[in-house]
Amino acid sequence: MTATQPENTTGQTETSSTDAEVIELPTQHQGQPEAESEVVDAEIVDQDQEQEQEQPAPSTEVATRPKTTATIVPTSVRTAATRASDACKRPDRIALEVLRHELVYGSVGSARGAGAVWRWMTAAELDTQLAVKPELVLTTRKKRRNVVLAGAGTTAAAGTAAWFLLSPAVPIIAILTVLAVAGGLERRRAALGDAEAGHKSLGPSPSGKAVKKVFVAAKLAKNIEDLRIVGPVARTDHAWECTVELPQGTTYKAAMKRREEIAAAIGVDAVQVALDPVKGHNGRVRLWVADEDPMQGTRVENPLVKTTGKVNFWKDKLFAGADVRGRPVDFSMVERSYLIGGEPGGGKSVASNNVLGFFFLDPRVKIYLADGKFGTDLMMWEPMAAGVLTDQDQEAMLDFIAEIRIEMNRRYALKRKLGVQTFTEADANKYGLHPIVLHIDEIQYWTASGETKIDKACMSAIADIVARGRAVGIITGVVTQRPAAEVVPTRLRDILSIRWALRCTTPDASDTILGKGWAARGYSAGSFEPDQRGAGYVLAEGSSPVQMRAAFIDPGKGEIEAIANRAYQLRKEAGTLPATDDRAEIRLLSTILDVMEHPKGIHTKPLLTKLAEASDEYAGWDSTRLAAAVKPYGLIPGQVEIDGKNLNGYRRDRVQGALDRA
Ligand SMILES: Nc1ncnc2c1ncn2[C@@H]1O[C@H](COP(=O)(O)OP(=O)(O)OP(=O)(O)O)[C@@H](O)[C@H]1O
Repeated sequence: MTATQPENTTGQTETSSTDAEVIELPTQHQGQPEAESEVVDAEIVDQDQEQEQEQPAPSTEVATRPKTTATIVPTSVRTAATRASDACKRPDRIALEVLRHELVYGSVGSARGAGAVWRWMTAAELDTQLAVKPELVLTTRKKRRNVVLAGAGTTAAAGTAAWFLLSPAVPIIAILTVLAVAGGLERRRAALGDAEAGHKSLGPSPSGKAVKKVFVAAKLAKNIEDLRIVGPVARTDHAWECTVELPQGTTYKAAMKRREEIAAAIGVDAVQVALDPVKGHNGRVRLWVADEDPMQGTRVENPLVKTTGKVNFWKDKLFAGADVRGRPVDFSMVERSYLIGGEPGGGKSVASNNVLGFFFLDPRVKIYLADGKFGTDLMMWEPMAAGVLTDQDQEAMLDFIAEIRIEMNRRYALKRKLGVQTFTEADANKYGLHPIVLHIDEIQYWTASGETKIDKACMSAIADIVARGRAVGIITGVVTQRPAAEVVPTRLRDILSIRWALRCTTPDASDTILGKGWAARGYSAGSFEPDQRGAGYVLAEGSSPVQMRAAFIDPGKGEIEAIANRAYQLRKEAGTLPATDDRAEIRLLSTILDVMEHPKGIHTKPLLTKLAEASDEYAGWDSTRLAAAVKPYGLIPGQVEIDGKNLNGYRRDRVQGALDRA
């Protein structure tokens, strides 16, 4: 035994035994410096207990290991050695234990192994496919049977040969070894028991009975006899599916509400489970269960990345992503409006880029952009936009919308004159009524700033454009990271026809986007996990939201830039780039900002040199010519102090202001 040797109160240490297990005893140090105590691999001992046993009074005597035998041996090794030495004293027990292991655990383990081989040989996992793919199942069974028979034959022949040619001990030892290994595995399985097995998943190819049990566990039926599996449980790509007839009077909607419970009973995540109605029978449900989480893994690619050429707004569908089964989720944008919402990082910018890429690639579509963050998210698209709201004054939104409203009213007048209900592509081409898109990111900047009066005014103006614009080719899209009633009130949400809810923090937030009641019916973007980026529900065409993953146009791979460049080229060829881009004054003011290296501004003399270098357009310009060119935009040169020199020049903020005004 080992010891800890605290110095006793008198400073003396006595050795009592060479082999006693020693516990650290309480000492009173009375101010003396503590002697260095050595712990040699001490076992954990319940100090209180030991003290109780050593009643009446704690002794200050401690046992120490003689220095000559102070070998450090790990506790585990010593425990094993002690057990082994104890066991050796009872060989009868060892024999009994070995016998029990071989006979009981070995036989059970071997039987379990044989069962597994049998199931493999008979291709049990393909049983449900027998009705649909009999040839595949029978061929697989035949192949596997041959493999098993060949293996068994070879083993038997080898065993017999060894028995006669070598010694009977060889096959006997082999059999005992197999039993020993099988027994070991079985013991382990028994020891772990349910703790490891847990509530097992149904696996990739469950039986009809197992599926029925799921519905009972999810409280959609009392007994499995109340349910019917219509057709086989079949495997499709990376999933299994089947049609379940619910107990009489139970509807598809009731099953949908219990999707989470169904997933739990199957032993998978809710996102892996899709329930679809069956046309013509409201009491049946098509159950689809993915092997893996379809909201993760390889991204969904937007075809716009690979295709060349332009989009036709009137004929093409906007590709938003893929549903859990990998089927495209796309919809026409004719006479539509959209709302994209979700918590930060949920994938709103990614979703918006799918939408904007689609619009910009039709060179006829005019797009107005407003970003409540006034950040860089929309920068790629801005040079092609018909209007970009840069003025951070909230009221500027009203002017921004007013411009579109004028056009809306003109279109309504034209519509009356022409006597048409809706404009077609032909009308649009003939009368110049090409689609107009107003895309407002972070709408809460204008609708929920807290300035009630202006918030209300912006909300009314936006709602008016959404409601009346639809019929005259004006599409409004709003995006928010704060899906709350004050940001997107019901009256606005209800008239936005496409609602795209990305991951939200709560079912209520999800309902703010999709509409009241959807979360309770099992459609909640609040159920997504943070690592399921781009996962969401889209309510567009059809009566129920579709769970899907947004396509990802990867900015890291330059894909957004490539699409934006293509759109720019298309617009250039079509002559639909915004006039601003080609206006001389815009070019000039932008070039001044480009060549301005100092954050404060630039002196006139170096500016003239740099302008001439930047473009032939400005070659030979002098200060008077430059001043005259920028004067109409309120830009007047003045004294600017740069690096200690106070000379005539242009201040950066003033040039920027002039550019905004221009
Ligand atoms: N559909 C998707 N597929 C794959 N990854 C995605 C998808 N959507 C988003 N992501 C990943 O999540 C990141 C955040 O997405 P995104 O910037 O669109 O979120 P956000 O909601 O706009 O956030 P914020 O409100 O902070 O701007 C992306 O950079 C991307 O890595």
